[in-house]
Amino acid sequence: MTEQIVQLKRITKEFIDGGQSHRVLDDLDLALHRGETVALTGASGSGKSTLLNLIAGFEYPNSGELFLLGDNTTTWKDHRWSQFRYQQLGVVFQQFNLLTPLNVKDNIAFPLRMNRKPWSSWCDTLVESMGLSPLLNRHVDALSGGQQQRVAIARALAHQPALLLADEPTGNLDQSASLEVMSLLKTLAAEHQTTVLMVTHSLESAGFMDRRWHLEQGRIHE
Ligand SMILES: Nc1ncnc2c1ncn2[C@@H]1O[C@H](COP(=O)(O)OP(=O)(O)OP(=O)(O)O)[C@@H](O)[C@H]1O
Repeated sequence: MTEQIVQLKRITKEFIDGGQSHRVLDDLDLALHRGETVALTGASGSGKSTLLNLIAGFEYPNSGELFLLGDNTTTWKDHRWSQFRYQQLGVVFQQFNLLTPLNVKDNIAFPLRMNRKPWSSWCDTLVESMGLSPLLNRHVDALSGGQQQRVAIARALAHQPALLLADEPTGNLDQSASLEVMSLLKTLAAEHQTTVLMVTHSLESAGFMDRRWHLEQGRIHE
């Protein structure tokens, strides 16, 4: 059995809305192993982003336990979460969240700086395969949506994280660009045995992942 990168044990997440409690994740059990790639689908509001946010430590569960790389996060304090995010996690957000005062190269190098790692030949490979070589010195706010998305993916993978969480990473791309990005993402993740959990509404994008999870009424159906 390969190493478990993410494990949720009986996780429940509720939000209070208008004075009423609203259960988004209901006694959820799941596991993601090293190198596994999973597409997460589900209706709008089913809790896909909430699940990603919990795994990234941006939200906390009401009950249950979350293990990351075998470690129970229940006892983690802020600095341990930061350490996990800088060292082991790559995130691609729906809105890219690029650092707009910086150019493409500095955006991609950002997670390296946080880890005090130098620019590596892996970064050259990422830049090359994402077609970003001619854009390295450009400011990210001058790029098209598709170009920004490719920068966001390269940045998320630059420090070779164990886990990549991606929320609709091809949502802003046209079909051919999105298939190209998915294919690259799959190849790059496979090269480093990166575990990928990717939210998508596209069946074509989901087809690039090893497994498909559907979130409905707080539970995962495979
Ligand atoms: N901070 C919050 N406070 C209150 N309710 C919230 C909060 N975050 C999410 N919710 C609610 O939890 C439910 C799940 O939201 P979530 O964003 O996880 O869904 P989603 O599946 O990612 O949706 P979409 O596909 O539209 O992005 C929704 O009903 C949402 O209103």
